[in-house]
Amino acid sequence: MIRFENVSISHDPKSPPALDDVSVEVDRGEFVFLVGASGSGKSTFLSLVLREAKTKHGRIYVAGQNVANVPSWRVPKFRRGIGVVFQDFRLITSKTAFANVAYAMAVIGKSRAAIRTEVPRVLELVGLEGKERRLPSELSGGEQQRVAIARAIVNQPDILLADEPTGNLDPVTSAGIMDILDKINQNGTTVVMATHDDDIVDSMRKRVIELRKGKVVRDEARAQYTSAIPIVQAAAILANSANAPAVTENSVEEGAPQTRRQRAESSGAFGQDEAEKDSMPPRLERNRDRLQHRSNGLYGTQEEHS
Ligand SMILES: Nc1ncnc2c1ncn2[C@@H]1O[C@H](COP(=O)(O)OP(=O)(O)OP(=O)(O)O)[C@@H](O)[C@H]1O
Repeated sequence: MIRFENVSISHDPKSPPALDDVSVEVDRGEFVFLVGASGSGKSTFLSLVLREAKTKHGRIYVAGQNVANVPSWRVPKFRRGIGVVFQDFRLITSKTAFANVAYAMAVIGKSRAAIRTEVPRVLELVGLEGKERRLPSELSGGEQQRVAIARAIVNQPDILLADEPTGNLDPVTSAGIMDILDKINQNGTTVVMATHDDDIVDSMRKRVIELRKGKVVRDEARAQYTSAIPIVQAAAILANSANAPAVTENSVEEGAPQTRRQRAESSGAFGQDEAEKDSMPPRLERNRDRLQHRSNGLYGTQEEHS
C-alpha cells in the first residue's frame, strides 16, 4: 500500500537529510506506528506519502502509484485516497461538526443526498451522535479530534495518516481516539500514525517503525518499548519474519525499564526537572506553528472559510 525504496530527502541543503535511505513497505490493512525523537523524520515521511513534499532520491509508491509520476493537477485526486488527522484538529471554527465533515464531501463534488446519508453515519462511528450541530468551540478536545477523524474518513480513503493525533489529549481521551483508529483499521483502512506516546504504542501492540536522524533503526511487529529485542533493521526482520521469534510478554527482560522515559531516567539522561516536565499533561503547544502552516495548505485558512 505504501512502499519507500531508498528514499532520502533534505529540506535544506546545508542540513543533514530529514530522511536518509529509507526503505519500508506498509501492506494494505496494516496499522503502523512511526516513532522517533523530535526531528527524526516522522512528519517528513507522512508528507512524502501525501505528496506535500517531493524528492528525486529514491522511489515512493502509494496505492500502486509512483508518486513522482502524479502530475500536479492530479494531486488533489491522488490525496482523496488518503485521510489525514493532525495533532491540532484543524477544524473550521465557524462550521458545525456536521458541516466540517460535509465540507470534505462537498469539495469533491458529492451530492447533497450522499452528504445527508454519510455524514451522520461517520459521526456516529466516531461516537458523536447528538453533537452534529455543535461548533468546535462547543466540543471537548477529544470530541474535536473525533470530528477531524470523521472528516478524514468520510470519503473512505484507503490510507489514514495520523500525525500525533493524541498529542493534545489526556490519556483517557487518547485511549478513546485509539479505539476509533483501531476500529477504522479493522474496517480495512491502512493506518500510519506518528507518535511520541510510549504508553499508546505499548498498549496497542502494533507494528512499530522507529526513525532516528532520518534512518529506520527499528521495524518490529507487535512491538512494545519494553521489548528486549534489540533494534533491528527493517529489511532483516521482514525477510526473516517467518522465522523470527515472536515478541511476547516473556521476551521482556525482567526489571527492564518500562518506557523510553524510564529508560532515560534509569540511564541518568533525565534530571529531576526533565522527569517532572515529562510527567506533566500532554504537550499542548508542540509543533503548533509548523502544523498550522501545513494545515493551511490542506484545508485552507480560517479566513478563507469565514
Ligand atoms: N520545512 C522544513 N524546512 C527545513 N527543515 C525542515 C523542514 N521540515 C522539517 N525539517 C527538518 O527535517 C528534520 C525532520 O523533521 P520532521 O518534522 O520530519 O521530524 P519529526 O520526527 O516529525 O519531528 P516532531 O516529532 O518534532 O514532529 C528535522 O531536522 C527538521 O528540522
